[in-house]
Amino acid sequence: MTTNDTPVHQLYLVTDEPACLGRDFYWVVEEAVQGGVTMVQLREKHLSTRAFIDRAKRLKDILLPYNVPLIINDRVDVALAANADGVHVGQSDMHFDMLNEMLPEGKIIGLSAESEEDVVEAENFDISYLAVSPLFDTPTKTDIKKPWEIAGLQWVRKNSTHTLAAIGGINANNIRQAATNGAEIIAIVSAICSAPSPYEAAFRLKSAMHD
Ligand SMILES: Cc1ncc(COP(=O)(O)OP(=O)(O)O)c(N)n1
Ligand SMILES: Cc1nc(C(=O)O)sc1CCOP(=O)(O)O
Ligand SMILES: [Mg+2]
Repeated sequence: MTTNDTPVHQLYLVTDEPACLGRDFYWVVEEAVQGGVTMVQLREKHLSTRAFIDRAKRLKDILLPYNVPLIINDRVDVALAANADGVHVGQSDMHFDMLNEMLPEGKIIGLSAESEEDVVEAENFDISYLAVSPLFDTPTKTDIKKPWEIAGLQWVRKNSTHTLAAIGGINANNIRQAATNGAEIIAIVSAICSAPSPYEAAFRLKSAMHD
């Protein structure tokens, strides 16, 4: 929080190599960080464990000088091996209690909430953020539940004490709506990874978020 209690919004890049359209993966991420991304999640669904760890270590080295945390999607073993800053889990992944036992103190833990029941249950967990999943419909991830939309985000804000992240279908036209209705963290794949200039895209998204 700033001194006048205005939330400081985070711009969270969730990576997806195919969405980078054949361009160098590390170049895309570093451009995005230089443009204003403040958190990065490495989301790899098809890499071998060894390749996932190698990619996480290389990304960690790139992000370190920028002081940007690296969060690993799904895999606590990869996060530990690469000394990443945290893990994001969904409702079918490792349970919070187990993850919390396995991760050293101080690591970031993100959890997805797909339903009102998930939001209520998450009040029992000492997580770093709760992801409103998905905020809007998106072609980037097809195994999603019904979008929360803005009214749903407002409901989550009223019923959760956690820092909220919004993900799904967010772009420069709707980011401000997400940011002013309860999401302190805005998570994005395609509007950054697939943009002609990831630098410009991140810069515009960050400006639009704060306008
Ligand atoms: C910030 C953020 N929010 C939600 C998700 C989705 O997690 P999950 O439901 O486990 O789905 P997969 O990403 O594992 O396909 C996320 N990764 N990041
Ligand atoms: C990785 C992911 N998780 C989601 C969820 O709803 O949990 S939606 C999503 C993809 C978001 O991509 P884009 O910014 O291109 O819409
Ligand atoms: Mg998952």
